[in-house]
Amino acid sequence: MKIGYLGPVATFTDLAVRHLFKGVESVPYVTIPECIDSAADGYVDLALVPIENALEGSVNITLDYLIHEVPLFIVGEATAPIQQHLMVHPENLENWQNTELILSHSHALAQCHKFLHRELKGVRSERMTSTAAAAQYVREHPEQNIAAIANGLAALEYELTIVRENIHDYDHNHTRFIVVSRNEKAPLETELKENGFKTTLVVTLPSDRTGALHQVLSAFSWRNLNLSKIESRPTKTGLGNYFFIIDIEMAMDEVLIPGAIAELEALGCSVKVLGSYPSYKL
Ligand SMILES: O=C(O)C(=O)C[C@]1(C(=O)O)C=C[C@@H](O)C=C1
Repeated sequence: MKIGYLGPVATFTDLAVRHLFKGVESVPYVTIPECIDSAADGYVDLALVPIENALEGSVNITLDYLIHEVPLFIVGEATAPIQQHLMVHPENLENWQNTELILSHSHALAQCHKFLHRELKGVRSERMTSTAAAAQYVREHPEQNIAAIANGLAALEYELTIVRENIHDYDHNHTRFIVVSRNEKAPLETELKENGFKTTLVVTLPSDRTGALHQVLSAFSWRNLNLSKIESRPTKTGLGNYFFIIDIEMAMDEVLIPGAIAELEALGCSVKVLGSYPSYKL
């Protein structure tokens, strides 16, 4: 089995692949869309991508790409703790406090916003395609006094020195990753024990109908279906037009979820099931 991930080696996404799947062939991609495309085109069987961070919220590119661009299903999710460290090239260790530029993934920079404001005020930051790509760049440019924000594995892999540990602004920094596949029922082949199940729906409301969202939510509530997330994203067809992405804390069954979907459709909503899948804690 081959699994695509946001590379290069030692991103948080790579760490999630290593914890979830032991001994699979993993293939790094430079961007999240490239990674998702590789699963859609069948170059890899599965792709693992970040979808939500506890401090920074949704990874919109993942949501949008899944909704608008590719016919893939979510076949699993995994939540991992995220620890961000500031690291520099060993040649710049003495002078790191005068660092001129901080590189990282946009979500990682946002997770360390308070630290950067407090300790490195005025220092420019620049987004890279991933935290590990930032670490790799710092390794390849010892002549520049720059730093990366990345994880401990990236420091080892790219032989950088950590100058500040755990610089994320809040302790409970977690990221949720999803595994996507062309096959709705693709097995995950993990040794981990699942920690519950979820079903994700994409719901489009009928336009201009009073109380439509209230009616949608009541279809879940009177059936006692617990929702763990509801998020809106633009349909990209005009201002004010949104999809709702709804996570139900339950696997697809034969009665309750199909009943809720039928009720939503009777209200004039269109509903797409993005997946029904096991959840893991890493
Ligand atoms: O850059 C990485 O290391 C990633 O795996 C991406 C990503 C993200 O997109 O949120 C994953 C986990 C962390 O929240 C920071 C960055």
